[in-house]
Amino acid sequence: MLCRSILPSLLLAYGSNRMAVPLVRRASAQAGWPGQLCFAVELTGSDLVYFTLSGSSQCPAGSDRRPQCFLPAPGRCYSVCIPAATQKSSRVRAARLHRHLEQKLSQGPLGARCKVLGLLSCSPDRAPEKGFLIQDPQPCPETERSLEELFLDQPELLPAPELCVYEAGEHGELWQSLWALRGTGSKEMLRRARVLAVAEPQLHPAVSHLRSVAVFASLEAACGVLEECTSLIPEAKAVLDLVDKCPKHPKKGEFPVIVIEGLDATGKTTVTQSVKDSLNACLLRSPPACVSEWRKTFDDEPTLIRRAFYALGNYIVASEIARESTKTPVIVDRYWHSTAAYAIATEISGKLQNLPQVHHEVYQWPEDLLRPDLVLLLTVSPEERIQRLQGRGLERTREEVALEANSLFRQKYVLIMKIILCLSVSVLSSCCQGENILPVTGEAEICLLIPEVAG
Ligand SMILES: Nc1ncnc2c1ncn2[C@@H]1O[C@H](COP(=O)(O)OP(=O)(O)OP(=O)(O)O)[C@@H](O)[C@H]1O
Ligand SMILES: Nc1ccn([C@@H]2O[C@H](COP(=O)(O)O)[C@@H](O)[C@H]2O)c(=O)n1
Repeated sequence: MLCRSILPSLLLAYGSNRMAVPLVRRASAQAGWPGQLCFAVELTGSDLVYFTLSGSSQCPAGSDRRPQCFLPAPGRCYSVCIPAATQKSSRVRAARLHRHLEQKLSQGPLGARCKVLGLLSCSPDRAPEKGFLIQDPQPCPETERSLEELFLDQPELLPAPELCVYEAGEHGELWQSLWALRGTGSKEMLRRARVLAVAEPQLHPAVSHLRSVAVFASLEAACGVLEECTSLIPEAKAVLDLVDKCPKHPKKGEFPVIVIEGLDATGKTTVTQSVKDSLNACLLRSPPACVSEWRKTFDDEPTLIRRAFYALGNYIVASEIARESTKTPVIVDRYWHSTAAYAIATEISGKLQNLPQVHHEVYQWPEDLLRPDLVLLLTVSPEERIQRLQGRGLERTREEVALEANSLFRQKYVLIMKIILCLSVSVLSSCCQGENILPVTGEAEICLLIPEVAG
């Protein structure tokens, strides 16, 4: 059953209302205070908390709520943001620095003492900046010293890394001081501002830049990222060389091309193998075998680089599909749908409603990527999936571990997948009979069209 008709009802509608939120540290260089600053902090459990800064010691009516992400006394909090890449060529370095700091902050005594939450700082005129909110429940002078040393040790942040320190005022209000770190033991306070809780914006702050950091719209966009990595990651050059050898605009042959999608352990390998045997088809998978030896390397890289790697894997598979579909039917285990769904579900934290609107460009099939004829999305209950995973005991990617732990993530993955499928091709499901496709508005159903695979 085609399910294009469900599109208008997918997800909550979000307006075009974007936050006017200049970067905090640039505020210090501006005359006066910008209208509104905004940060999002991801709490454990994926809830987001938003706060803004005010230069005034007066509290605007109704905004005296202390943002939940800050510890009550005697706890202390700090934050740091990785400056947004000013040029395309610096985005890889910024992404890797974020990754490096994330690892460093979780290690040693600092990691044992503090809790580190993801922070996003937004501005309409640049990409959101990623950073960290560091909570020290039993304030220890060593924490601030360790943070200063860590940030001063990052050449990318020099000449003066900036650290925000949060402290309660006399009346329980919260203040943020912005410090420029000049060298060991030397720092300068750039400004002090009042921290105010703000309501959730209509649009999740990461949505507007998904296309440039996680879901690439073309071969050129994904190649661009790996080209910037070649001096840092030798495997990037090897992947680009393989892409170069592929025909530029591969066309599908006359045989059908069927993609099987689904979370891990939903039965893709079992189904693809069985369909391959019964149709006497050629079985391909994304990422293709020719890049699989570099998977571990790219899985350890930040989103920007990891997603570009998987995106290029799809273009390599597309050329294999084009070649094989002139000879036999082709079955493909995962394709662009997986690449996009994992990327969006990871980048958009919080609730299902935070996902981009259904007609957002991020769900659109890349114009230059060969399209399949049919996509089957396999789904099983979370309990069944976990049982199957335990039964296998195979090594899993970090993302797969997160998926298992986080049911919200899984729901997001499935919802995104269904949106993409509804927008691109006919969608069938192996086990969704009677299931509402839409957890939010729940209007349409998709039917059971492939039989269960015998155990
Ligand atoms: N229809 C089914 N009924 C019962 N068990 C199944 C069914 N399909 C697959 N399984 C079992 O579930 C486990 C996972 O299946 P499979 O390897 O095919 O999943 P997958 O989606 O390819 O996983 P991954 O993406 O992680 O490789 C296997 O042990 C398989 O035997
Ligand atoms: N087209 C693809 C395929 C895979 N991924 C990423 O790989 C992980 C799942 O791979 P399996 O080997 O378990 O099937 C998952 O973490 C995806 O991020 C991808 O992005 N695009």
